[in-house]
Amino acid sequence: MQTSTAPSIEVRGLSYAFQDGSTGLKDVNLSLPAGSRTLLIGANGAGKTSLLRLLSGKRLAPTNTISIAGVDPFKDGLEGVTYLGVEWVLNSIVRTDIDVPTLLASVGGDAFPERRDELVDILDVDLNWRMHAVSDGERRRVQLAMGLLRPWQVLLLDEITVDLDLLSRSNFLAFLKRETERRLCTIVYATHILDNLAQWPTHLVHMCLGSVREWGPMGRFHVEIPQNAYPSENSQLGELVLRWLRLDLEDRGPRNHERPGQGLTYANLDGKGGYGYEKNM
Ligand SMILES: Nc1ncnc2c1ncn2[C@@H]1O[C@H](COP(=O)(O)OP(=O)(O)OP(=O)(O)O)[C@@H](O)[C@H]1O
Repeated sequence: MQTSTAPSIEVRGLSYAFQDGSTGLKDVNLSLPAGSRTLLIGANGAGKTSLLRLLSGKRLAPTNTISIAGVDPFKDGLEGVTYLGVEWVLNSIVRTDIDVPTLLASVGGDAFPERRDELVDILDVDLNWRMHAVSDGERRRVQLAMGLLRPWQVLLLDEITVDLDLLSRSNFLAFLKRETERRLCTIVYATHILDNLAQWPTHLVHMCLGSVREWGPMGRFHVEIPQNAYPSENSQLGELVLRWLRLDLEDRGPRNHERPGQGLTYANLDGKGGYGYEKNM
């Protein structure tokens, strides 16, 4: 998939069930414009990874539910779509005694020398590092340089910046923003970390229990900071997300609670750190 315009991402009535029959996604509908930077927000288990994996083709979506740049990526190939998620992060090659230039060359660094040098600079990568002898954050920076090296058109990012220090993360996010401004490309980023993100997204998607609760351009979302909040305690984005997650939790209810009609429940902690079983008559 190579297009002459930045690719939009359209999702229409996308539902997905896991092999065990449980529901992964329920009737997801989205229309993310070309060149947008979308933050995917939701509690643990909300369905963010499931959606990103379907968009990336890692999981097979029902036909005609996903269209990227106007084409069904499952019919016409997924060239230009980069997904950086957990599996990629766990790739063991980046833990072996190997040098950084060799790794960057292995993913096409020599074909894109300017991008390679820019990423090495932005991610503050030392070309003398050997990968078995670097910190987690240093390893992650090399991985990000590798993953972003080829000029993707759609980037699907499943939170993989957790071990970056604040400055590296900020530089990385600024780089991604510049990418969407100077090239034809579109980004969807699932994250729980909202530091330095207030000015970054063009769109928000809020997911809960496999569904999209609300989505749209940033301008649609406005939230008042509570009067008793310390002024710099949370950004407006942080307050919005906190409110969403609290409402989601209220809707979902507590886990392991007593369910009508069930004989046994192990809802109640016995107060001594153990689980007390209770007969429910
Ligand atoms: N292979 C699977 N089979 C059955 N259920 C699964 C499978 N993978 C994930 N799930 C369930 O699907 C739901 C959504 O998972 P998903 O990984 O998409 O959530 P998430 O929003 O990315 O969460 P997190 O923020 O914790 O990464 C969870 O309740 C999870 O337990």
